[in-house]
Amino acid sequence: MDTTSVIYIVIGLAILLIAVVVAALIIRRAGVRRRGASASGVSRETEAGTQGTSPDVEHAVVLTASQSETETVPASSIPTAGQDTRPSSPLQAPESSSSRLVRLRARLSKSANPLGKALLTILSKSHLTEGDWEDVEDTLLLADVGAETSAHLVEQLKSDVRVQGEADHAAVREMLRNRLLAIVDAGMDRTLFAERAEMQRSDAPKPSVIIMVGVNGTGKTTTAGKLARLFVAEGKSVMMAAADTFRAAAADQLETWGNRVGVSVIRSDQDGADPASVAFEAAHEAQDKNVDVLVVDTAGRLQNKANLMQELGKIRRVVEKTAKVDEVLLVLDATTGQNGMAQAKVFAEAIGITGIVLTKLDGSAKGGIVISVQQELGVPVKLVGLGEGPDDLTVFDPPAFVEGILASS
Ligand SMILES: Nc1nc2c(ncn2[C@@H]2O[C@H](COP(=O)(O)OP(=O)(O)OP(=O)(O)O)[C@@H](O)[C@H]2O)c(=O)[nH]1
Repeated sequence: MDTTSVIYIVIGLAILLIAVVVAALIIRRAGVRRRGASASGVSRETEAGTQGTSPDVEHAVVLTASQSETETVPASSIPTAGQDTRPSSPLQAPESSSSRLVRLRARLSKSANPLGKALLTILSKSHLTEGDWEDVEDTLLLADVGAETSAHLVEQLKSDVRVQGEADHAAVREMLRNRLLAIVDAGMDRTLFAERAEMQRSDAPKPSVIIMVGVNGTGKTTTAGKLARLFVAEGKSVMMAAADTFRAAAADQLETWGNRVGVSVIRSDQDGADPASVAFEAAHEAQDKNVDVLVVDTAGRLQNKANLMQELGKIRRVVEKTAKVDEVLLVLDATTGQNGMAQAKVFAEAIGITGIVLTKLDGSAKGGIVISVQQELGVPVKLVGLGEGPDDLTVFDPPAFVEGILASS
């Protein structure tokens, strides 16, 4: 063997050795990543297990404990508050509350306007006949003000007109404004619990829990995401729970909302996992991390499905093992009109509701549902959704709403 051959053999062996070392390193790193994911799942089992003191939360353990090493829920499926779930794209800065109010007021005036316009056209006539009053009532009914409230409002307006006699357009407008304001406002407290002064103190119990409920497709997940942005814009720390385990896409949807503003989402990747377990886990995590607000998204359910309505009660009970549920917000689609009333009554009985979110008011001329839902349930409309944009949610402001109804009429 000559010298050149020996050199080639040595170089070949060296290359082989380097390749073996590199391959070994790659395999080792991959092994650590997998173990990391498994360990995370196991540690969460233990955590849930130690807390699972009630039969209600047994499933919190089942959520991961029934899985073998290879089946363990990947860490990414139940991110923790400390875990960075954000994408590489920069975080969005949500619109400030004041600027969103100005922008959305203009939109509200467009959505509710037909009601005011129609009412003022009739009421501005010089002699109102019984037929005119019937038209007023029909206009109110068509705008979903509700039968009882419409009849009551007509009686009040009749008496105003009798007292005032002949009145000009401005006087009629003022009369209508006062009556509508009295009906819409009803002196209700519309502040979200998390916004109250007592919750701003450093010793306030945390988290303030908000549960979103409602029938399918009303906008619960979207509103949960928008609400998280509202709180983030106010400088609050927020966490969300995807207790809609029925529809995997809902958890993804919520995670996308969370990622945009840097809010962690607690979820399970197992379809059909117990939603109460996810909510329990999230409450526990939020308390551990001293998070200000936890928003729990739930699956849409028809109000006539008794078992699904009972599930809501369970979610609430399980969360309350850890943190007080301050708000249960019923999300109603404004375009479904009086059907929304039937839903509201059943949800109120099943879980108790503290406020209404009226979504899709941008696509509806039926702002009257605001009036009827409050009158019949005694629960305030706290928020309104005025579009699909991320910041198209605002606190409900009665004077602005009434001005919107009467704008440019
Ligand atoms: N125009 C308009 N669309 C809205 C508003 N809020 C929600 N949406 C839309 O309504 C649709 C349903 O919203 P989701 O948030 O998925 O509804 P959900 O109640 O979570 O649905 P389920 O989980 O299936 O019950 C989506 O296309 C939203 O963009 C709103 O205020 N205005």
